[in-house]
Amino acid sequence: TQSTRPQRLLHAVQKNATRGDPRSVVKAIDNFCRQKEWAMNVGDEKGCILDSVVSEVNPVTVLELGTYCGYSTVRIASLLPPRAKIITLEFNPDYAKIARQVIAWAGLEDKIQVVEGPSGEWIPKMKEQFGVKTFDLVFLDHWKDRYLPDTKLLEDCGLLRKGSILLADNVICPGTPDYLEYVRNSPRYKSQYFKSHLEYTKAEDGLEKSVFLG
Ligand SMILES: O=C(NC/C=C/[C@H]1O[C@@H](Sc2ccncc2)[C@H](O)[C@@H]1O)c1cc([N+](=O)[O-])cc(O)c1O
Ligand SMILES: [Mg+2]
Repeated sequence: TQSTRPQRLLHAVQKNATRGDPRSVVKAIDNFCRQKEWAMNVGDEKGCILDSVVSEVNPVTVLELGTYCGYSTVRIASLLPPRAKIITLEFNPDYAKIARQVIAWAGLEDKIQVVEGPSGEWIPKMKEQFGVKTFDLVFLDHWKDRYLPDTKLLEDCGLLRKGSILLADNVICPGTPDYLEYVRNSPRYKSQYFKSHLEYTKAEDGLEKSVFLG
């Protein structure tokens, strides 16, 4: 039977990356997406912006919405301090299965928890299920029409604290207009746009970094 793109991406990692070396996993995926098949990873250009925000925030608790194949999960986790953890929510079980193998190849299983199911159901359970108090950093990269409702849900569930950072992918392409309008106009956020390009292309895209003011 025909393989899927995530399966081919995983094979490229297992073929070209060194086990236990997260940066080689990131490199192998970027090479696969540039040379063989485009895939919706945050990519190397926006990935550098992601790296700088993660390094600046130095988060202990991270939430990622939208794991896909685990590219940004590995990229973030490779920069976390020793006891820090990332919880990543993925709706599609096939993607979650691939992501777990990519994460294992990078040797980052101890820092990453892949949770399967819709963010709308899991966010209200974060405190009781995972003992999370608040998130220092949230990376939004899932369905674009879920960015705003999930942000409001995070607020309502008390999962954001003064200084929590939201970092959103694709605010230009495919675009998240309602989310952008909210974080740029709400008195509860201080927002900043990092202009870049859609992964592996010349089209404009960017990341929006928003600090929750409490
Ligand atoms: O559509 C995009 N991303 C949607 C991603 C969705 C990912 O998150 C879950 S959905 C979910 C739902 C609820 N809770 C957790 C995960 C899907 O199973 C997928 O793994 C996208 C598209 C383009 N593009 O160029 O078209 C570029 C990008 O960078 C993108 O991120
Ligand atoms: Mg994206």
